[in-house]
Amino acid sequence: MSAPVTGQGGEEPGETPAPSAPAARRDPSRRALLGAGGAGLAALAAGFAGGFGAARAQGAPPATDDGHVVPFRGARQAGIVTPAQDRLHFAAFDLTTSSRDDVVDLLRRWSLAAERMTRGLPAGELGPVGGAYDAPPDDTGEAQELRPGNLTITFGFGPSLFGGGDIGPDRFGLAARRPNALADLPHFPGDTLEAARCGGDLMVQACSDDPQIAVHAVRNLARLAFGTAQVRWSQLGYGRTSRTSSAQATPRNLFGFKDGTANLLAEDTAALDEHVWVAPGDDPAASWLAGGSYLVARRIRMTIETWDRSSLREQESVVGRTKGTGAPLSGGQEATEPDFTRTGNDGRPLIDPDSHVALAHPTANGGVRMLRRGYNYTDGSDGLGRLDAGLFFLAFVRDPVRQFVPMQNALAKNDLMSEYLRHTGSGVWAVPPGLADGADYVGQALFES
Ligand SMILES: C=CC1=C(C)c2cc3[nH]c(cc4nc(cc5[nH]c(cc1n2)c(C)c5CCC(=O)O)C(CCC(=O)O)=C4C)c(C)c3C=C
Ligand SMILES: [Fe+2]
Repeated sequence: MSAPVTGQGGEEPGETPAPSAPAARRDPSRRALLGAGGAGLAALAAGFAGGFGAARAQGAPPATDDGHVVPFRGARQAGIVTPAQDRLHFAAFDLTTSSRDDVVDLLRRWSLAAERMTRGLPAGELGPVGGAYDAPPDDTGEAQELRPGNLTITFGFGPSLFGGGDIGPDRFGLAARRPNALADLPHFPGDTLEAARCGGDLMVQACSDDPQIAVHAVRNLARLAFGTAQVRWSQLGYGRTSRTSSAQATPRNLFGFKDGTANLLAEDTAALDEHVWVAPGDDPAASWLAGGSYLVARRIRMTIETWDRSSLREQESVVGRTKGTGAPLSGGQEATEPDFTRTGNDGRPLIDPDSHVALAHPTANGGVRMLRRGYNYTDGSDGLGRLDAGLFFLAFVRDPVRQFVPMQNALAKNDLMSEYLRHTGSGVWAVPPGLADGADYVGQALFES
């Protein structure tokens, strides 16, 4: 965990007011600084501009370490090509309102809070201890003294937000704007999905270097949603299972294999344009999504105990790469392209055609690729003493119907790895583009253009 710098919204280190003192009397300078509405944020921004030392000198509460801040605003949402952080709190929400205005209001408040939290500020302007003594604080407080932690918060819209056709009622007048490619994923062979871990009108992916920061972010967004939306399901992840930048080392999944070797990387902008970003002409009904993407999530339980009793030969054959270096079984180094035609002394291919790598490779999928950004998860054990652990698969794609669905069908039917996997959760969300400067909330073009 990061070393404490200063509070995210509480007192400066060492400052301990009397527990019963009203907040206004405790910290007048801070309340004056924070003020109400945009003025408070502007004052804080001025504090940042003056640097960490200047902000402290003015008594400004949050000190951020800019080296650990990922900007919330930009042409794309953060948390897609951002170098994958190590911790995840993912949450899918169901809207409990039938009012379109309520949805817009929630997205406004979420966007404001998300921008603040990614800068290391409390979710609300008053912070965990700066508000009225007889009201709930506007930040829950567990991220005080923590750095921004490279927090990214990425928002998405599920098929059920739009409704229409087989998908469900058009609750918010959005059915005509639902992208063609945004529909519930089909049933795949072997799926053992739990309804309570599937779908959701809205999606929030919070990633950070620090688990407490990611959890704090989702918790505060859930608090803000009270009366408008509620968490449908959520997933914690630790240990990224992909690299999304050439500067990152390839991590390992819970099978002990390097994962993310052949992933799309932030530096390969041409490949991202081809496989990740929705282009302006992709879907005339959903021009609001241009510059965005789609996120597919699959909670995939790995039968760890069975895997751990299988031989190294079996494990490498299943994956198609070596467990040590991650090189393809056809030879070379980790970065060497697999040669699926190369045979061994017995005349059989060195990489089994039913191995995971052979079936997921672009050559077996009409050139399809995806930006994988998944996490290991361990949710304790089941009643039989087996770990409930696996991979929370997350992938950003330009078109889930053309990219994820055929690949997952092929894997579900033939992948040798399937024997060791159980898909227990699932969802797909349209991920709108990022907030331009001056824009008010994520997804504004969906509701207003
Ligand atoms: C439908 C898409 C995919 C699912 C679901 C999936 C699950 C899954 N994968 C691993 C482990 C590895 N996957 C690797 C490569 C790889 N996997 C997919 C897609 C899905 N994986 C792709 C597109 C690729 C890249 C193929 C290529 O271009 O060569 C690898 C090899 C290393 C690497 O390139 O990342 C491993 C290992 C697990 C354990 C898992 C489900 C739990
Ligand atoms: Fe894979």
